[in-house]
Amino acid sequence: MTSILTAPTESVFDRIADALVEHGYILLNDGPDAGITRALFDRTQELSHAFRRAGVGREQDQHLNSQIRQDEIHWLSVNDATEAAYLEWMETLREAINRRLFMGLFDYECHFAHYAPGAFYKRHLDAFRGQTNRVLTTVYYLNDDWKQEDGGELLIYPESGDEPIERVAPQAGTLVIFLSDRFPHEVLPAKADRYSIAGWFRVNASLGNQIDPPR
Ligand SMILES: O=C(O)CCC(=O)C(=O)O
Ligand SMILES: [Fe+2]
Repeated sequence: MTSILTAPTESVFDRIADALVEHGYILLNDGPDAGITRALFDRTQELSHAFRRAGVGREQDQHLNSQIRQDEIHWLSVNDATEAAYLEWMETLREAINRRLFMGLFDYECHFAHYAPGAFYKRHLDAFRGQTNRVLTTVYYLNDDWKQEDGGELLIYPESGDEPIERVAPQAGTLVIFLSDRFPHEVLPAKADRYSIAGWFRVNASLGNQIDPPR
């Protein structure tokens, strides 16, 4: 069945796939529509008491963690209609990328993140080559009136080198997608409360009866 929505949506997926092949990343602002972005922001306000300080990998040392990242997070689930709508968009993207690039993306997980004023996430990689099943990172921003003086940019670095290749303002509707093991990145401290959804498409790395990703 063709609908008036099919063409533009498919062309977004084409653009994403082409950019991943050519550059390994893409920034866009015509992903999930504005209505869902607003509803997702409202959801962060409803959930504010459910956010918890994020950890770094398997690191349990809270002091060490807070020198690296200071955001607090809440995982999305299909139990809420707004969160389900975002997960549904990502599921469509997962299938579209697998069809175009045969990446074997197996599932997707994502969390809301709140960076209070002053909070940061130091330069890091989301995955290390061959050591993780996170292969493709997405970051989606939810603040609809972000100002330049609020700071809080995402800096994306090349595989080697200290000069950022992108400085992304966390403005509502901006979606960033990049190969998780290729691009070091960091979140600069902001002056305002900064809300985003960070997510990862994963491959199935199960071996024998050890289930990975864990359920
Ligand atoms: O919020 C952002 O801009 C990036 C967050 C991030 O790098 C992460 O959660 O791994
Ligand atoms: Fe990251």
